[in-house]
Amino acid sequence: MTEYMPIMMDLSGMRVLLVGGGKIAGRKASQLLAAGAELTVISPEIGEEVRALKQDAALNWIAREAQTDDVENYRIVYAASGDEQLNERIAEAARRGGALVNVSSRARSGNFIHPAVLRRGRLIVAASTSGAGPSAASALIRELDERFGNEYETYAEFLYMMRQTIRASVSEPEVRHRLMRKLAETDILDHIRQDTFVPWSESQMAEWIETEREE
Ligand SMILES: C[C@@]1(CC(=O)O)C2=NC(=C\c3[nH]c(c(CCC(=O)O)c3CC(=O)O)Cc3[nH]c(c(CC(=O)O)c3CCC(=O)O)/C=C3\N/C(=C\2)[C@@H](CCC(=O)O)[C@]3(C)CC(=O)O)/[C@H]1CCC(=O)O
Ligand SMILES: NC(=O)c1ccc[n+]([C@@H]2O[C@H](COP(=O)([O-])OP(=O)(O)OC[C@H]3O[C@@H](n4cnc5c(N)ncnc54)[C@H](O)[C@@H]3O)[C@@H](O)[C@H]2O)c1
Repeated sequence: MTEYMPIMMDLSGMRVLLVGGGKIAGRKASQLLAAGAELTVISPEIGEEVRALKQDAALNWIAREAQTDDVENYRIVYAASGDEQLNERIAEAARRGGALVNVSSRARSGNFIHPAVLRRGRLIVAASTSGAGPSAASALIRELDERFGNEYETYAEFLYMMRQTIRASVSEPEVRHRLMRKLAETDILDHIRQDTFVPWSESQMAEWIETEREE
């Protein structure tokens, strides 16, 4: 069994090649553009999903069939055409060139795959079956969708603000760690759920840090 390494990637400004322009390519293109990638799509036709994204300046469509030497100069490649044999050839060329490649038609032909994802602002929950059953991963995420509401977006934003403030105002590593631990134990999430949470002002944040910094 492949032991996949889950990672979170910042794709801003990265050049990415997407082979294929159908439904699956549309799903990938939308996620890639949202993550800031500079995307080149090579496909003789594009479906409505990719067409709708084409106004985005970061998407460049080359209207022709893809070939293996297209992968040169890309370090991230998606083989998502409807031609499975082409996807295999693209994958092999990309791997040979040392690129990261995702293959929509066959998990094992690539060297990375995508999990199903739930997003609440900065909070991201991902689930993968390592290629065993993508629909089961989606079903699990739908269950979590009901369990984790929008309060987590506010909560993650609160944690972000507090962490920035702690990092800027506390220099001792052990005090920072203590504060971050205490931060994870507050009842802020309950307040957000009960709609009684008011975002903290800078002086409230400073006051909390001052009172909680000692053991
Ligand atoms: C989770 C999700 C994320 C995403 O795509 O972003 C995702 N597939 C989703 C949905 C989905 N995929 C398929 C169906 C139809 C029902 C079915 O066949 O089960 C549905 C349902 C639907 O579309 O609703 C069919 C399918 N998928 C793959 C193959 C080929 C193979 O099995 O090798 C085939 C057969 C193709 C065929 O034979 O025609 C391969 C992959 N699909 C993966 C991810 C990766 C493994 C992740 C994992 O195992 O956890 C991997 C390896 C490649 C990759 O990285 O893309 C996304 C949920 C989106 C969401 O949550 O909304
Ligand atoms: N990863 C997943 O979640 C998932 C889900 C369903 C299907 N699939 C697989 O993903 C692949 C794509 O599925 P889809 O639903 O997007 O298919 P689709 O039929 O909607 O799109 C196929 C696209 O490939 C393009 N194409 C065909 N020949 C090409 C070539 N020589 N060069 C470049 N582009 C070419 C077509 O123009 C079209 O845009 C299929 O192999 C399918 O088995 C994956």
